[in-house]
Amino acid sequence: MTTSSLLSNLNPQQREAITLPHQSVLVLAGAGSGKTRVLTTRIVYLIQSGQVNPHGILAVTFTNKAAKEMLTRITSMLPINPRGMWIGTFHGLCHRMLRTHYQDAGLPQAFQILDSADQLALIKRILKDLSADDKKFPPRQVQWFINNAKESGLRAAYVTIDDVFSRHMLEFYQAYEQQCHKEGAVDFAELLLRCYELLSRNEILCQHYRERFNHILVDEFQDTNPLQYKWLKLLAGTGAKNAAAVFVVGDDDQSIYAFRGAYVGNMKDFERDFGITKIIKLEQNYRSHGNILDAANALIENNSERLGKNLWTAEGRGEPLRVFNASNDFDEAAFIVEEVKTLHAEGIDLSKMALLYRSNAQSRVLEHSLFNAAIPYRVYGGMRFFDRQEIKHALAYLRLIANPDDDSALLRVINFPARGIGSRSLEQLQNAAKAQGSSLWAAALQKCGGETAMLQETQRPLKGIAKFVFLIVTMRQNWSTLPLPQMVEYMLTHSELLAHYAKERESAERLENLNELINAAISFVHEAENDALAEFLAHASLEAGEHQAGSGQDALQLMTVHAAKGLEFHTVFLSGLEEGLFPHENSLNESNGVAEERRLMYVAMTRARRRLYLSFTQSRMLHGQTRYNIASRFLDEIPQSCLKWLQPSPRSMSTPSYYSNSTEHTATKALRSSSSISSRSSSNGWRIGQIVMHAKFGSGVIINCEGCGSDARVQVNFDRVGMKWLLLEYAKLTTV
Ligand SMILES: Nc1ncnc2c1ncn2[C@@H]1O[C@H](COP(=O)(O)OP(=O)(O)OP(=O)(O)O)[C@@H](O)[C@H]1O
Ligand SMILES: [Mg+2]
Repeated sequence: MTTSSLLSNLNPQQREAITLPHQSVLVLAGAGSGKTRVLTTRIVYLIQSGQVNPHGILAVTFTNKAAKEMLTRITSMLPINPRGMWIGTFHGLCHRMLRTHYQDAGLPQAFQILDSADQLALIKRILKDLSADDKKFPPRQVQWFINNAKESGLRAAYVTIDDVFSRHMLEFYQAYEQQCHKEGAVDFAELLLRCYELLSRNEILCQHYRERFNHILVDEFQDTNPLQYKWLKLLAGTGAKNAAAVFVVGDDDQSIYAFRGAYVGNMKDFERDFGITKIIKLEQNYRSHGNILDAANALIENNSERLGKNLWTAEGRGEPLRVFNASNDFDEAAFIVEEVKTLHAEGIDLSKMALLYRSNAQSRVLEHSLFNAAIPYRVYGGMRFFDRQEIKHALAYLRLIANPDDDSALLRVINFPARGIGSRSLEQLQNAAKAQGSSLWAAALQKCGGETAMLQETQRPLKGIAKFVFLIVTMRQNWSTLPLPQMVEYMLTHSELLAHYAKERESAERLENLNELINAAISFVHEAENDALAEFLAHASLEAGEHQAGSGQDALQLMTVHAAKGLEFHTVFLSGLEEGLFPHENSLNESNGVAEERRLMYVAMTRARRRLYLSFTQSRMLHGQTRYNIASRFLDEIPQSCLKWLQPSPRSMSTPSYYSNSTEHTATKALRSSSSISSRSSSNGWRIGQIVMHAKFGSGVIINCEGCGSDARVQVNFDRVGMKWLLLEYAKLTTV
């Protein structure tokens, strides 16, 4: 691709940003103005014009998915090998650096990444070891304390305490640090902190990377936290002769991670610290039609303390935003299902439509309705593939193969599948490890007479811990000879995980997932550069739910608003626009809480290119309770001229009053999800919606009535056995 074709179709401000000489720059611009596109194009431009070779680029994206997309776009424009380029998330890039310099960073070669669930499990174990009361010191709070300290760059030794409570917290933090050190485990915050320390303490290494990364580019800069910012500053070498040119793009109106420590003030700091003389503003939005943009602009104007931007579109006004007032969450879901079906029939791919929600808990009802309507969908950021129980078990075996000193992994699978190791033997093992200050693995190995003895063990049948030790020793031995996919397969068989799940009832999905792990390994080996197993394990911890079985299928996209950042869709359904849900009730008591929710709303609305639906419900079942809602204040902040209020459909008007009962019958709930509800139909005195009891099938809800006299039939959705048609004459139903 020539430079002129690279720059054609871009507006003058975009072109200017892309072609600026070697200097640090801030591009401050609203949603959909082409920030990400400009950043990607600048990388191509710099390489193509010979100003830097691919090795000299470091680019930070917010998700792994974004990194992949960026790489794909770059390699489609330039014939280069993407492996030499450092494009990834802060975590991913720090991990790569630590892998390369593990010794300098004081880590074992096979260090493992703890994702946040692993971290929480480890904290729970530590609290138990220290006999701490987990009511007084909830593990999640301890986790927050530790991560917060790390994200502020503070090791336990430097944390200042001012009360008894934090003294305890600090004690847990210390114990946690020691345990991580012993196991060779690194949590997410540690990746950054450790990498920052590595560079700040090792002048030569730091110089090396400064020389190398001549251009650093950061997307979604508004959401970086102080430690990430310090890391960037250190790596760029502000003020140094060989300082990198740092190109950051961001939008203060889309800062949505303050709760996780992101600090939008970084933008001001950046101007000061990097001596920014030029701020480029992009004002043309290429994503959304006029009504969507006007609505989003009007909404965000309700926030004060904005840096201020204009955003316009050359596109027409397009359609108005459609607002749907549902009587309850099931009606909302039924409405969305109908609209998705219609749009799909009109030729819009499901994958071009997104269903967004503020809180993960909302997805259950939506999923239920989509499932019933047989609409393929994919949930992002929900239960990650790598977080499923069976996958966690399999990964624990792989982790032990890479590093048997990983106590967390060992505890997870030492007796899974069951091999007769009781809690007493486990306790003894833990005591032995404690006494000799070693890992559990070292203690187990010692108990069995060491590795060599184990390998010679071929005769007698082994039991309990010896059986486990033998398994891991042999798997470790075979690991060096097998490629990753075969090794995963070997592990699944020899650990007896496959056999175990094959025996379990209703485990088809688990077995499918385990097989999918082999597929994941196959597709992964193509990406791995060095140690495939280590990189695969890191990938499993770091990826954010992008690996899904059957991900090639066209499917509706479901995700939280947070997860939708940076993405765009033809149509967006934004559900649950209710006070307390969006804005979230937790935000109402915090200073600037509503402002952050409003930015989140702005992000959500600006994902839509052509069509945007906004829906809210009068009542909603959430966390086991029915809530009675009023519409979100954000709806009032959008000019009426942008909106089209859809009349609630007749079916949602017919909602019987017993729906508001919070101790709702489960079958009633199932009924609510069926869109064919009408309380008018009746047969021989029975009516739809009525809860009934059948001698054999138990309780259920009538969802259909037909015929009369001796022909009268009803369809009942039973709690236990599902749908059944019954002739009333014989069914002998009773009311509940
Ligand atoms: N000059 C242009 N001509 C045509 N389309 C463009 C132009 N610039 C950007 N676009 C398109 O506009 C859309 C939005 O661009 P992009 O995603 O880069 O915006 P962004 O500023 O990063 O948005 P966000 O703030 O949501 O991350 C993309 O589809 C992009 O390809
Ligand atoms: Mg972007």
